[in-house]
Amino acid sequence: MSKFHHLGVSLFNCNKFCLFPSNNFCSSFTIAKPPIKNHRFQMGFHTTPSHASKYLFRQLFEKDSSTYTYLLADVSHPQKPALLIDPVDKTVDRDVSLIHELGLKLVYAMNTHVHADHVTGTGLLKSKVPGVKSVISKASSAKADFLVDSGDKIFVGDLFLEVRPTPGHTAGCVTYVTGDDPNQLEPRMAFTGDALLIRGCGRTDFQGGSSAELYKSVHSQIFTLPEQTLVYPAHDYKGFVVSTVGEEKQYNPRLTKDEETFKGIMENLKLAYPKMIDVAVPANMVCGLQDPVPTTV
Ligand SMILES: N[C@@H](CCC(=O)N[C@@H](CSS)C(=O)NCC(=O)O)C(=O)O
Repeated sequence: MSKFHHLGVSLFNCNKFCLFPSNNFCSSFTIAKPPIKNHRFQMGFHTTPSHASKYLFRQLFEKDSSTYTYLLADVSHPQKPALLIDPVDKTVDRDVSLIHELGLKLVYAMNTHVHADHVTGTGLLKSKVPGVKSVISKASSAKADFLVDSGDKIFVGDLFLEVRPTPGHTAGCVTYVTGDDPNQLEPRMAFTGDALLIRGCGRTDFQGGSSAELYKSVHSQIFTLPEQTLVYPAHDYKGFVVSTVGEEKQYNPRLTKDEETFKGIMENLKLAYPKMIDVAVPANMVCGLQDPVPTTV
């Protein structure tokens, strides 16, 4: 672990880098409640994970690029800090309204990678919601407020995501995985970007893609997670919403194969180039818009 990102942790108490040097929110970070057995609520989850009443989760969809955006928040924290994973520019107003209606404070707009098929909503979010910080991997070579690396943890309140490098679709792809501490969600959730799709995976024919790397990434960084870990990809083209590590290890038609067969499959996908690639990649290298003029919601 090289860095921690804590919402509301005083700089006096945190010698790692922190976003909000503030006052009295340390207890929400330092006091870890034990798991609440047999105490489960449905609250925007597809399953009923433990701590579902403490944390909020929503899966959102952008239909033109078939992109999933994920909203996570610690609603037990006084400020209800929240993050968005893979927001899309076209659906930023929807996302901002939802965040507003739920009384959340958006802290991070994160990307799993530099997308080729749509423009990220990160820059627009920074312009519409004061204080929002963009996050992407250092390996992406993109510009953002925070560049994360393997093992980093991104906190909103008590909730945290670990960064796992999963290159192969692009050189800078990461998977964000909820923590495995007792006060985290159980089962864990893996936001796999385009590394692992449900019964599929990201293409490897541009942006530093490599089928050998992708095979290694998925097997070493995702398939080693507990089998019940929920898999939430950045896209779905078949109508799926969620899978599990166990399911993908058993049924993924590409990644269950040996490496040589996998490489052959990836070489023969014959997919058309994403329509927006020439616009999207340069825009996403600066997370949509790096230094917008702040406005209020
Ligand atoms: N038709 C879409 C692009 C579809 C596509 O290529 N999707 C990518 C992820 S977004 S770069 C992919 O990896 N697909 C894998 C697959 O097996 O479908 C467009 O024109 O934007």
